[in-house]
Amino acid sequence: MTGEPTRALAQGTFDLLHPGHLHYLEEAAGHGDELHVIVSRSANVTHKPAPVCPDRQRRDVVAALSVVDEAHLGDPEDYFVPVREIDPDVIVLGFDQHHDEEGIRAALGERGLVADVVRATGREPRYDGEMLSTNEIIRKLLEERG
Ligand SMILES: Cc1cc2nc3c(=O)[nH]c(=O)nc-3n(C[C@H](O)[C@H](O)[C@H](O)COP(=O)(O)O)c2cc1C
Ligand SMILES: Nc1ncnc2c1ncn2[C@@H]1O[C@H](COP(=O)(O)OP(=O)(O)OP(=O)(O)O)[C@@H](O)[C@H]1O
Repeated sequence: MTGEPTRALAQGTFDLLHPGHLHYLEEAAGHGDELHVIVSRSANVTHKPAPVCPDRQRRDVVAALSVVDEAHLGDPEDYFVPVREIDPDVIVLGFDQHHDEEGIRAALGERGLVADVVRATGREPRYDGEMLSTNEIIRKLLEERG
């Protein structure tokens, strides 16, 4: 008898996709049978410049990746609303995301949610000039086309 498929959850801004995003999503997918992704609302991206692409566009592009089973736009206010709906077995944090594992575990526990929390690895450039950050792409764009 086979059980329910396990769900891994990734999350992030995903503005102007690059191979660092693909590395993260592929690694996150390895933690479960299905990969769900929460795409952050622009209004909640406060720790860096707001994304260039609109919320819906960022969600649609992530949803089209073959490694992704479902992409969900985040809740405008309560990060745990989509987490409760998706009901992941494991939450995979990006290598440089400011969220800390212990804080998320505590927040899950307070809400009666059960999920492992793990941290993904980072990807270094594999060839000269490979761009692995949205900010870097935008900086180059402004330098060369601005
Ligand atoms: C478990 C979890 C759930 C999240 N849920 C939401 C959400 O519902 N809405 C949202 O706007 N951002 C949500 N976020 C935050 C973003 O997806 C993202 O982590 C944040 O905007 C920082 O973006 P960056 O790490 O891509 O720079 C969540 C983050 C985590 C760790
Ligand atoms: N080079 C990379 N290697 C591994 N994971 C990455 C890499 N770049 C981004 N990610 C992961 O992808 C997810 C979404 O990242 P985000 O959209 O913030 O991209 P970013 O390119 O790092 O943005 P910015 O350059 O504006 O900080 C995060 O979990 C992040 O850790």
